[in-house]
Amino acid sequence: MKLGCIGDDFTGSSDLANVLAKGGLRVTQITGVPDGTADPDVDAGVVALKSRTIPVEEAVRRTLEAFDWLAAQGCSQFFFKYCSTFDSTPDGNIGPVIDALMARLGDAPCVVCPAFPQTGRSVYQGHLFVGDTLLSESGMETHPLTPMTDPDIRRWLSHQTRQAVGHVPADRVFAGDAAIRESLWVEHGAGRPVVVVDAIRDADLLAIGAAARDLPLITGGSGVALGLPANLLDGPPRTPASEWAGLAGQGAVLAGSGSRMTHRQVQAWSRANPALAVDADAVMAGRTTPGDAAAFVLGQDTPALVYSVADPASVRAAQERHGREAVATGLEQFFADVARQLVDGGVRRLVTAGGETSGAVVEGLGLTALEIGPEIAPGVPAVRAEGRDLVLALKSGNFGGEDFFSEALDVLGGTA
Ligand SMILES: Nc1ncnc2c1ncn2[C@@H]1O[C@H](COP(=O)(O)OP(=O)(O)O)[C@@H](O)[C@H]1O
Ligand SMILES: O=C(O)[C@@H](O)C(=O)COP(=O)(O)O
Repeated sequence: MKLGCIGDDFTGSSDLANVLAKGGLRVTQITGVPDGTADPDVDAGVVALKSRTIPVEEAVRRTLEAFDWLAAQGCSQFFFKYCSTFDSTPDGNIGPVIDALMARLGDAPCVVCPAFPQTGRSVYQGHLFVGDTLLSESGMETHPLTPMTDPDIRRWLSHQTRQAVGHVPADRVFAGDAAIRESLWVEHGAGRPVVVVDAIRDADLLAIGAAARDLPLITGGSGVALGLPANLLDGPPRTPASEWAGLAGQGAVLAGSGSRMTHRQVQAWSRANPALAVDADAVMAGRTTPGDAAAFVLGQDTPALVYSVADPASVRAAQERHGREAVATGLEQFFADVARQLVDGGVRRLVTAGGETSGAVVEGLGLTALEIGPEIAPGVPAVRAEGRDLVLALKSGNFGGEDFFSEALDVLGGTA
């Protein structure tokens, strides 16, 4: 294994694995830190953690465990994958994890680049944009767990890291990989080793990838991984999608994301398909049980949706009543239990929306490794659970078009 990747959530990890696989690498996505050794033919291992919103010390500990395992598999370059909307709080977990990884990897600049132009995320003058709006006006400012209220990534990251934050501005990025490499080392030499790099187009990301060829640590969204396969390939690229056959069988969608796009996907789906809205208070009080939701889905002739998405005001109200963490964990546990009952009841195609929600479902189902299939939408591949009769799409809250749920079920079924 050459490239060792650590993802801070499960949708993000499959997003990264998708980019690397499309670039021709042989990739495996692993849930948590495994015990055994990796298949020697794999070029890149993506260890998916659910570490985005857990306490800082715990996130650092789990990340270093993943790092040690990847290093033991022979990796010489490492990638830390976080959200393209830089989901974090003023305490972490991005900065502390970067500090801990840099301490293991020696003295070199570390790239910080959440840009993912194919999904509208760009970094300009150190500020993160979603489409034509600043991050802090994109809807992310009301995220249930990581409200992003400052679009200046340099300033936000400065709250989190012990190190000084540098910047490579767009004009240097446009000048190409040699200029980027030089600027990264200038920032490092000036005592600012954690370097936010501007990027607005895929061409910029390819140049950053080339500039980072010899760096031990690159961090960002999946976009900045676009340029990495070219550095690593020493044979013909692999074509993963051609091996995809899909699975027939009942389909279901579980949506625990509060993101704007998921909200639109839920509305689009509900116009013509069965859907059950679950209320956070009812779940917390045990008035709505996982068994109720599973019975609803299994009782339909066509795929059905269960969702907890509510407007920001009712999410806030539920958090005030129960506590932010308690309601998040309660709903995540609920979706994990529903997923288990659905799979036991014969569901073979499962779409999950939301990073934390998807993590809870994958962990709840005890899936240990995921094989990456074709891309359904930018950032979302179809995946197959190794050793199980189950295919999934783990969708980031904000990814996909309005009809994503139906499109995903078609790809999972091999009928798209
Ligand atoms: N109605 C609700 N009230 C409060 N919290 C909610 C509600 N619905 C979902 N949540 C929680 O909000 C979080 C959404 O995060 P996540 O699943 O990562 O979605 P996204 O990908 O949009 O960030 C989860 O922890 C989920 O349990
Ligand atoms: O980079 C991204 O935006 C995604 O890969 C990602 O990390 C998704 O996180 P959620 O929005 O929490 O699903």
